[in-house]
Amino acid sequence: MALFLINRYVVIRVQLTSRAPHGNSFKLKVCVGSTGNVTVPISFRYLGDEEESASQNESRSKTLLAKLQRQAKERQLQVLSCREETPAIRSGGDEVDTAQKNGTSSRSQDAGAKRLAKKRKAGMSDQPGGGAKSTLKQEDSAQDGKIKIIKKRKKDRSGGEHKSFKQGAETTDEVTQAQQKDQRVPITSVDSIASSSSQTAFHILGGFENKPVPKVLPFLPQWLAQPNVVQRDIKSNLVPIGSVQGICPKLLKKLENNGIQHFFPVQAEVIPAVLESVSNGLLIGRGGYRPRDLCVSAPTGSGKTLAFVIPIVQALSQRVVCEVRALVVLPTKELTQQVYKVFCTYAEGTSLKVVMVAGQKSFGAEQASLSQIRGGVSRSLADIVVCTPGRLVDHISKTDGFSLQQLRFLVIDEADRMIDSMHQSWLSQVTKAVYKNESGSETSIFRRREPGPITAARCFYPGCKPNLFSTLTQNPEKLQQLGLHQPRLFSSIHSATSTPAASQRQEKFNFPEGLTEYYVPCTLSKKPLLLLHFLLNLKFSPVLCFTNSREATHRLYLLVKLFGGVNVAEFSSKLSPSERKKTLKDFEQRKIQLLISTDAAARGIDVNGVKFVLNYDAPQFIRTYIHRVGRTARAGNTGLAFTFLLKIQERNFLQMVAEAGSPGIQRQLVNPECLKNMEDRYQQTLVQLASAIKNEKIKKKSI
Ligand SMILES: Nc1ncnc2c1ncn2[C@@H]1O[C@H](COP(=O)(O)OP(=O)(O)OP(=O)(O)O)[C@@H](O)[C@H]1O
Repeated sequence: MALFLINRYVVIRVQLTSRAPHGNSFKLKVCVGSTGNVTVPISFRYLGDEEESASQNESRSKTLLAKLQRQAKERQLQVLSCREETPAIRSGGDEVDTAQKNGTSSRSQDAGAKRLAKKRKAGMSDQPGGGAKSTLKQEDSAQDGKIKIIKKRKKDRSGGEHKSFKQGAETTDEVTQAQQKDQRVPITSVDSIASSSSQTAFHILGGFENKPVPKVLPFLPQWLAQPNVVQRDIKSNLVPIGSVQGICPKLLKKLENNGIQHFFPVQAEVIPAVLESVSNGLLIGRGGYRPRDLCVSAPTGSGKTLAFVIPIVQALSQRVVCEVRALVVLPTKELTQQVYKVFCTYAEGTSLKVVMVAGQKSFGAEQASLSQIRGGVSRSLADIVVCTPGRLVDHISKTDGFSLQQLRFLVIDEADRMIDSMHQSWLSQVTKAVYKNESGSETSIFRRREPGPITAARCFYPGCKPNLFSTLTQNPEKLQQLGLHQPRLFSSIHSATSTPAASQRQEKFNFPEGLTEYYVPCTLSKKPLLLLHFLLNLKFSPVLCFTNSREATHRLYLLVKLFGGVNVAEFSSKLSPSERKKTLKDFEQRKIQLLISTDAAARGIDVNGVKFVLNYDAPQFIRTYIHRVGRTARAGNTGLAFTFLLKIQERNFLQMVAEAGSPGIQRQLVNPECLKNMEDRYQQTLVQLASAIKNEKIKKKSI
């Protein structure tokens, strides 16, 4: 008697060989494939009296055998169904791989095998009673055939060549059909993925349509897009000083004494805006709210200094106790000196004390001018402090009695440049010093609190400082760094910046109304001759000439000096502060016809009556250009700016200037014939220059 257990890969034939002596156990010969035969003793439970008849014994063994067969089938089906559920878990993984490679699913194989098992079962049940034996025999031979097929497949695989299951199963119709039926179709389209996902209730990601994404255009915040307009044309928009409300008669008198009958447009706009927040003695904005910060962006030389000096002096002139109430921060010593002078002029005759801290004096001397300690109590000696950021930070940390807790006005002049030096974090140090509270003052109602986000409970800020900024930039990203509070912008650039398209372009700048710009195409070797031509042949005077470095400034200064015929001076950081001061004074008094300078003199320096600005070296940045040319055409006057351009520089420079909003730069050609009369002298001068520079170097080395 034989029993075949067919699992997918191994066929085991079991033969009942002998019965155990006690009648309750059998020995089974288990044939693995066609070669390995193992004899296994099988024990059964007690089946009854041993004295049974032989026929009874035989029928019992048949029953047992049938039972075994049934169990084996059930087991087989169970195994098959398990495989169907977990196709990844298989024995003989290499075959699975092969099957998958051929697009045949394990399910199809299992299904085929299932059908085979079913058929076999059906065949068995078709045979009534003793027919089981013959059926088993038939199946035996059929299974032998299949064993051969499977063995063949195994052999193929062991040979290294992975033949497909399909190929191997071609001889078996059922298996082939099952494969064809269950063969997986590779999913190629998104639709098929989606449909399969809907069937399986899984969400397949992807499959989105490619829609064009609308471009997001940058837009300016309201306060930048719609500023308070400041007219650029100074001369036709003058406002009589008496018509601006809030300025005391004493101050008006002083203005008149200084030759000021009219306010310039920027002053007429800004002064009332600042005075509005100080009109009731306290620094409170409209409706009792915290005053807004003010930003001023007006052309160079349009009178921005007076726009903050007048209201500050006016607001503080009635103060009783001397405390630092106004802080004006500027980028350079020269500018600090200039603004300090203006404050002194208008604070004269009041009890206000103006102090400058910019490194002009020793640190100790500056400390002494800021505060005084009497009887162990420190006392402020300054109401208005005009300073550079570096020196300011030093005094905040090192000077006893230098307190900013009573600060009312913070002015940042040339704010765009000051933003560039923000890495020094001077502004945060100022803010810290302003909101610093002495021990014991925590409960005081007069304690100054750092303004946080505005809420219904915190919308009133008595005593908060309004900040004033003078700036060339209207770049929101830059201004953002200043942490402005509900800013209000006064600007001469209005219509152009309000559109998103405009904001996409390069930043726009204010150009003075009376300025005329020219560029002069030239070669490197002809530049000095051109300069001399302007001075000697065209008689330009006074000329402020800019180079890009200290060395270039000095060389050019030596060359012009050696050539002769021109009163020339140089201005750079090489000079001591006192030398610089004297040079500027001489230039202002027309003792100097040509002042050759680095960009040290480019920013904010207000030299009266500069008629010509000459960019001997083209500036690399538009901001530098604006500042340089802004040294002429100031206070509503006219002025000319010339830029020497090499062929290679022309295109980029002209584009840069046009994009910055220049009203137009004109080409100015110089006839080479005009330079001829100077050429011989120029060649001799070059030789002299070489030896002069050599001598200077030797002198330096000896020092
Ligand atoms: N109302 C006025 N009437 C006559 N002159 C004035 C008036 N206001 C200012 N000025 C003069 O105009 C010149 C330029 O002023 P100021 O230096 O304040 O300009 P600015 O806008 O600060 O220039 P920059 O941006 O270059 O620093 C100064 O010489 C100043 O004395």
